[in-house]
Amino acid sequence: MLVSRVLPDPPRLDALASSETISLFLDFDGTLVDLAERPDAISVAEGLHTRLEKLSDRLGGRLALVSGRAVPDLDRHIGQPKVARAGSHGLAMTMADGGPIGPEPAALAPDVVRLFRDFAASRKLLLEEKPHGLALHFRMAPLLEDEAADFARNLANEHGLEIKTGKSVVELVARGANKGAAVHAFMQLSPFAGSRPIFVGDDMTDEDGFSAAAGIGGFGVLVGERHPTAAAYRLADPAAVHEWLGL
Ligand SMILES: O=P(O)(O)OC[C@H]1O[C@H](O[C@H]2O[C@H](CO)[C@@H](O)[C@H](O)[C@H]2O)[C@H](O)[C@@H](O)[C@@H]1O
Repeated sequence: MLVSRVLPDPPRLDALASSETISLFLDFDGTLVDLAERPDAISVAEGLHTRLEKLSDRLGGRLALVSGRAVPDLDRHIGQPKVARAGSHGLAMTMADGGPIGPEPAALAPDVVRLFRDFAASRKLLLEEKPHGLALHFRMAPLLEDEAADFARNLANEHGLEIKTGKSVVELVARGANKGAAVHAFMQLSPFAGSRPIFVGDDMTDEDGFSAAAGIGGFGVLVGERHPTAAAYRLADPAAVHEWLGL
């Protein structure tokens, strides 16, 4: 359920982890790294790779990154940590050893890619081409938000796809791409099964993760501000997330 109220800080992570068996699901952009003007302009804290691996060890391997980025893109930015990962808004999942979970998702049809490229070029919008999706970024052209969203929505309807709306971005993805579905899938597997899930994220797409975690007896932690939200707790920004996680 989405609620509108002032959210408290989450309980201390070490207190939670010592009193019960928890799993952590962490969004990436806006949660582990500050947002930047462009997808490639993010600045990743030194040693994040190793610190995430140590956190995962402390949790018995029950740590997963759940991002809208594709897994290879995440790996390009943070190395290839021995941490479970879900990319492309949950469509593509790997265990900590890099082994894939489920079949490789399909790429979008070439016709759709071509139409997106043409639209982005005609409006001078940044197009991020991903293995399983297309993201139109309007952070540097905010006046084009509605036009970009309408274009993506119409194309999604015509081609049986769906859109994800995030911070200054609208993305076209296959139906079923959903961070909540990724949480449910991980929670069926060892070492996550039977634990209490906690999902930490900043964006609209993270609401599915918050709801999924809450539905399995856990909770969500919203990074930044949004009302309403399905999260139960809040942290101010990625720096506060790092502090809470003890990274
Ligand atoms: O689920 P996430 O890990 O939060 O990924 C969501 C999208 O993040 C990236 O875009 C966002 O971050 C960019 C860099 O800070 C920023 O320029 C953009 O405005 C944000 O929307 C990424 O580029 C997308 O592919 C992800 O889906």
